[in-house]
Amino acid sequence: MLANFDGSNAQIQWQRFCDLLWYERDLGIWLDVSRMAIGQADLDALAPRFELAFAAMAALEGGAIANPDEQRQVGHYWLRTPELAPDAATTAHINAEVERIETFGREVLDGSLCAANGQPFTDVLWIGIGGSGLGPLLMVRALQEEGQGLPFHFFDNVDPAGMSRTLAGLDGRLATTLVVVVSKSGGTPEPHIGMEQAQARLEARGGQWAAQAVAVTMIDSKLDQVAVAGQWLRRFDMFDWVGGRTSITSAVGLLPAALVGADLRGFLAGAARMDALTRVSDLLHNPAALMAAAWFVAGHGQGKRDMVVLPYRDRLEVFSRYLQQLVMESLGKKHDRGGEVVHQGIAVYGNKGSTDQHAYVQQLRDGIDNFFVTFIEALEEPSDIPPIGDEIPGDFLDGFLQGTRSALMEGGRQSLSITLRRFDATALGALIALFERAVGLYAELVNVNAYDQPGVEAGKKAAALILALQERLEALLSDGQERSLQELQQALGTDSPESLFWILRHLCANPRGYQVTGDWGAPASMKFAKV
Ligand SMILES: O=P(O)(O)OC[C@H]1O[C@](O)(CO)[C@@H](O)[C@@H]1O
Repeated sequence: MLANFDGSNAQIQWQRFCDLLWYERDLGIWLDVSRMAIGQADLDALAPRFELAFAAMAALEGGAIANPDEQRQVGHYWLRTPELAPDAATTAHINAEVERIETFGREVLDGSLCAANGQPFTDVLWIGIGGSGLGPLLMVRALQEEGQGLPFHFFDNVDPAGMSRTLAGLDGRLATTLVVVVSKSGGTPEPHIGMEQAQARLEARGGQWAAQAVAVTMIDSKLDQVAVAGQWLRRFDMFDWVGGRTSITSAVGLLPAALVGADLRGFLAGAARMDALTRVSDLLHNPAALMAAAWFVAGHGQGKRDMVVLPYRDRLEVFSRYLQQLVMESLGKKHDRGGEVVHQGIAVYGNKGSTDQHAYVQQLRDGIDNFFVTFIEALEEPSDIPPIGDEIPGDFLDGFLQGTRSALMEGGRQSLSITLRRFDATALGALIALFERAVGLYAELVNVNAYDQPGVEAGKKAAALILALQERLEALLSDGQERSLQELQQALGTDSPESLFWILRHLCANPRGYQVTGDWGAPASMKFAKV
């Protein structure tokens, strides 16, 4: 019988620690959910839901249409255990892609595959957004060793100032930069616009686009067609049944791993091992189920507590951003699968544990109690950071983690902890697989589709309407006549002048040939004309 969470009773908490501790020797991972408010009654109450959740995950892995809104299978688990794929052709295809990625990475790094000017590749410009950008960023930040592999640069949105800075940094090396354009759908505007900018600048600097460009996308997508027609250097498949936020064990994460010389096979093996461990249909012996149950109880099954991710390892600084997409895009849903309005989700934030202690941990300890912390630590330390006197940095880091963990409990705050014996590619694969499965199980508990993203589609459609409105506005003003916002609104038939004001404020801040009179603080006083 599990005792209830009681932050004021050290003995009870120690007993809970022992009762709930999950440990796996081969991976060297511990999970401790004893400081989450989960009790025996919760475990009993959740047991039937978990039976259904385990069955649903088994069906998903077996090839069911687990994303009914898009009529898609959900197969990211097959990527690390290809023999699980529903048919032999898919298994062979996954295996072949991994080998192609490995070979390509090796050839680029050893110089047997060069840029068109005969020089070895010097840099990678990675163009992708959402899962097509965050996963690669995590891989590179987490796994690249100093001086190993190629330096990576990212276009992960269409900020012209960001693109300008990145291209300026690459300037003299653009002819030896490998450009990887990543979009599962192949139709997302951001990577498309980034690609156009990269191609134009690269060609202006003497590069040869086709010999330097790589596409990662679904076969026959718009991007794939461009890559085929343009005879790009390589194309890698981003399978139909892999979602953006769970694509890190596809080419999306494996290609960066190969290009920074990381242990791609170890990464896949870590994920595969964790998949096996989280397939166990026994709540107390399944770490993903323990996490999902703890999240559920903490947030009353309604996401009422945020997940604060505190990794005590700089290499995991991007992990909370990665989890933001994985958790929030998967769980943040208006409707459940029965069509009821539920407004589900769990908010995620965090940076680096020890650093955040001197930023917002103050509020966690003493302020509003609307969160639970996820501590992540790695025990092994590099050998080139010696003790100075009697001060060993790793001991301080451990002390700071334990100190924050204790201080939170004293304040009645909840936390869970993941301890890695060592941080490496295998551990990263395992960590990602752990969260993927926990999110999948949690989605089953709260009955939402974790694999669609209708809210994002709504934003995309609204953005397209604004761009179309800008086109009509510019066409109207092209006659040189001066007009107020009200006149523009009437002519264009919009329900308010607000969007027009935003568009014009942007246009007038740049040399686009617009003339403005009046006061920007009093929109009704303003008149606009194209000169
Ligand atoms: O890889 P794509 O198709 O360009 O999509 C990028 C991202 O956009 C989304 O579809 C919606 O934000 C994400 O799920 C995805 O990771």
